Amino acid sequence: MSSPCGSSDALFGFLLQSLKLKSGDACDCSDESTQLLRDYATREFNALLWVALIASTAILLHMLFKLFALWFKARRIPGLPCPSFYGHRNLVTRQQLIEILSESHERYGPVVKLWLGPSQLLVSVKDTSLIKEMLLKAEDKLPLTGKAFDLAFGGSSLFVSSYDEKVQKRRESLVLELNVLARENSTPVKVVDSIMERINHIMRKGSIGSELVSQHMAFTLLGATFFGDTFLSWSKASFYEELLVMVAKDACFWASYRVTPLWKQGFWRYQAWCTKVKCLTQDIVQQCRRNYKLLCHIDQPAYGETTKIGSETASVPSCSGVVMPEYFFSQKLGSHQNAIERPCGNIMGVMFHGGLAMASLISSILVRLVTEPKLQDKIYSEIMMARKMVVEKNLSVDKLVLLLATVYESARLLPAGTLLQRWSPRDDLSLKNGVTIPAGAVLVAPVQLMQTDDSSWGTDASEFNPYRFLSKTGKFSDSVEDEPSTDPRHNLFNLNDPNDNEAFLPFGSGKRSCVGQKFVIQGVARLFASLLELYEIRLPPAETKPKPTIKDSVVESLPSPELIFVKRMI
Ligand code: HEM
Repeated sequence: MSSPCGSSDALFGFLLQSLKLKSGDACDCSDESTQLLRDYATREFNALLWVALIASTAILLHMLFKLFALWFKARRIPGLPCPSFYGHRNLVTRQQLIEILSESHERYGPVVKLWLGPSQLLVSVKDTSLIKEMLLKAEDKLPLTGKAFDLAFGGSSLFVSSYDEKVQKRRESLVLELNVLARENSTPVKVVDSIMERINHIMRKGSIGSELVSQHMAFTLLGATFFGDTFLSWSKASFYEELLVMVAKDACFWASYRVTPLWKQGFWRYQAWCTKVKCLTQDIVQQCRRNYKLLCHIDQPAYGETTKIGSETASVPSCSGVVMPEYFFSQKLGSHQNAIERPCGNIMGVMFHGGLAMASLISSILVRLVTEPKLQDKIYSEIMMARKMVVEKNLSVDKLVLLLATVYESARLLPAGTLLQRWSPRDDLSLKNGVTIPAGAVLVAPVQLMQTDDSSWGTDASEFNPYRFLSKTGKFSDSVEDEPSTDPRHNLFNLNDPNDNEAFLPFGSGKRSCVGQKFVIQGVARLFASLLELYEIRLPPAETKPKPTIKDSVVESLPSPELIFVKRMI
């Protein structure tokens, strides 16, 4: 008979038996001990099976309960009927999704649902005040976004999926830094020189693709801002840019696997690129730190002033190249276990997202300028007018209202970032119109639909018209599209704040909105001011080259149109 405390008895019996066996003193009780041991093992195994069974049943029941809750709560949200049990999962492109959402909103109102699978509910909101409310209440981004950054760069406290106090602090500090950079009046003349050097090199063959130019302009502007002149003279800058673009193309694909596909060769190739990006980022950061130390040994003037290095006068790379890497390395912004990896994660994340998003905006502006040469001429005269009023090399873009309005309008009709996405994993989300969105649903705001909506932008919503961001000063002009005045003191237009229109959402909204908005607008406008002052951008005369295609007023990025840069005679 086994006692309640049979386990220790059995173990003791087993030890005793093995001792006896060893000493050659085997006896009849060995059968009994073996039986005891077998009983013990069977009971333990059964107990383990029971525990596993109960646990998995509980998990399954919980999942089933959540699924029923999702189905039950989603019943009240209107939406197109599902074509099958799997819903609309066969949607291949984002454009198809946008088309279905557009149709749904037209039929069912501002909040609609779409089943992307039996357990994948997507809820789209198309109403400015409801979107603001949704973006404010739902703080988490989709897990896929965080996973893509995590897989590529190994941890960034800015682009994580779940929002917490640490993310908030990081964002606030970055906003402060970027606003300082945006206010700084440093015209990126050196950046333009560096960009043009590369463009001229490629243009020796003729023209150059707008996609390549925009990508190069964006990464050079961003790199020079963060790493200063060190980036401009960095021999690996082009390689870095190419690698980041390669990583970007595959990032979402690899992140979409539920289980990281370690068995796939392609995944390891992708990881090798990511490792190279990491090494290169560490390389540029270290070079910056070395330069920073060099500058620290010299009397440190205020940012942007000039200082003496030996007998030569050098420009302190303003905030660029000094503050940003140090900001990311700063310990006071969060306690890092690994002081090297995580900060580099943030630098890579910002270079990755900022570079690609900016490239898309720049490409869109370039295409507008070449397809509307009159607009380019007007911006050029505006720049020349402002130039008359300043003697310094650096031109303030605040007075270049038509240029800034062109940047806003290009951002409004940006092809990228057509959906803002959020997720509320734990709590249901109640909107003020009475609709409750169940926890676990994917929440989206169809930005492209919002930004081309007649009710917010007027009847010409789908047309490219930078003047919608300008209001007449009244005295000097009757028509909004009058030529800019040749008298530099006369300013025909005032620039409106694009955020006055709640449907202006290229940079998102709420707690997870883009922290780079001001910096991007100022930086890109400054870059174009410097570029257009020196060059005219045209389409090549040859008919064979691909022309930019504009569908529903949104620039189609493919095929990338070819451009030529013609030096102006000054
Ligand atoms: C044309 C250029 C850019 C565009 C169109 C853009 C757009 C966006 C959008 C749509 C979001 C998501 C907002 C939301 O979900 O509500 C975002 C997030 C973000 N952007 Fe940008 N962005 C640009 C450039 C930049 C730059 C240059 C930086 C930094 C230097 C930057 C930093 C960020 C950060 C840190 C976030 C993540 C915020 C978070 O998840 O909490 N962006 N951006």
